[in-house]
Amino acid sequence: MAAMSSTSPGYSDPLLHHLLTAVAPLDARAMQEAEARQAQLTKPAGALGVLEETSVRLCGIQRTCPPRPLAKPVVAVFAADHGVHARGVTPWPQEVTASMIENFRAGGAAVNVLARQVGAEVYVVDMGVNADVAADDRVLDRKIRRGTSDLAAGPAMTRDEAAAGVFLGADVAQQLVAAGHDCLLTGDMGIANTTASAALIAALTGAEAADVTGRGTGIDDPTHAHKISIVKVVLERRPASEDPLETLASVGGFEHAGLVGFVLAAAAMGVPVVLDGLIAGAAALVVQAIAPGALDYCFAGHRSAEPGHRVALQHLGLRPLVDLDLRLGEGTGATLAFPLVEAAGATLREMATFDAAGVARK
Ligand SMILES: Cc1cc2ncn([C@H]3O[C@H](COP(=O)(O)O)[C@@H](O)[C@H]3O)c2cc1C
Ligand SMILES: O=C(O)c1cccnc1
Repeated sequence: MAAMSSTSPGYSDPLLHHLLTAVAPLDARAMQEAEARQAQLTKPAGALGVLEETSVRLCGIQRTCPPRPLAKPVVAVFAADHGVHARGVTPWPQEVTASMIENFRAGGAAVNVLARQVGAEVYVVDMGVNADVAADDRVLDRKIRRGTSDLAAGPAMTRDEAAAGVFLGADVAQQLVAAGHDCLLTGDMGIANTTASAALIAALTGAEAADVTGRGTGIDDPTHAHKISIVKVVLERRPASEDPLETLASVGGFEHAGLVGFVLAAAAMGVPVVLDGLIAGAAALVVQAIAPGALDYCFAGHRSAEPGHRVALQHLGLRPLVDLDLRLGEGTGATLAFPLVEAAGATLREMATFDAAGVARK
């Protein structure tokens, strides 16, 4: 990936506008063909359940039936730190964000192991880690600032920073697709980011703080109660806004901003996305608010054990492919689910039809 630039391009509103308007509706003809083909395959109608809808949508995304194999998946782990960490919403020190990046680099994190299982590459994108992170061909420097401001006290970032994050995330997607990746999997790393995710989910769905604030990496009852009270404070101090980018800036994180752009750009390029858990779900709600059609390009990899993720998925109207009580992030759920998306496409490509196999219909 020597071609991937290590410098940050500038941001301008027309570019973001272009990104939003570039998302095309799914190809209806390819989807009709896929539905017709599913009906001819040697199985009772509907018997492959969610795989059938997945295969049809894959055709709509790729604008062809049957869909091409997803041969080069990639996980992008968007990493950043959070000013709200200082409020004691997580027991883990902030340094863990940076040290986990070294773990990703060395290939020792859960997402690295799962990615090797499914043949996916892993990239880390430093969107705003509060430490010096060495860039290399797998760890990309897109740092906006060393951690957001404390979202309980005021906006986490400026609107320009949020927009820059969206554009940087879009740029990463563009470069990965230019390098031949044909399915983008979302990942995240950022100590305290389940608090920002809960705030974003509440702000964008109208849910109560208590219904979207979970235990993150694992916190005791008093810390959980405190975390809920912090999310309440965030929601009370946040001025009501119709502008999703303003909401993102106010209560989100740099990794959320990057993920928003990543998903939007993938949709604009006609490339499928497999979403991970809570953090991706929060980012996807921002995507839904600014370009709802982009969600058609997204598969919900899994449903996390975090209560906020359930709320987010419901609001997004996405059905998770797996539900294994994961609560880790990093892209682990998306990576585990990726083979199911590919398997769905393979049924359309490889299954025999009743006519070809000489199987009698009912
Ligand atoms: C060792 C370790 C590895 C992780 N990998 C992902 N996360 C996950 O947990 C963090 C968010 O949880 P909270 O909001 O409770 O701090 C994020 O970094 C997320 O990616 C991890 C967390 C830890 C501690
Ligand atoms: O479910 C998730 O996505 C999650 C849960 C805890 C910590 N980080 C991510």
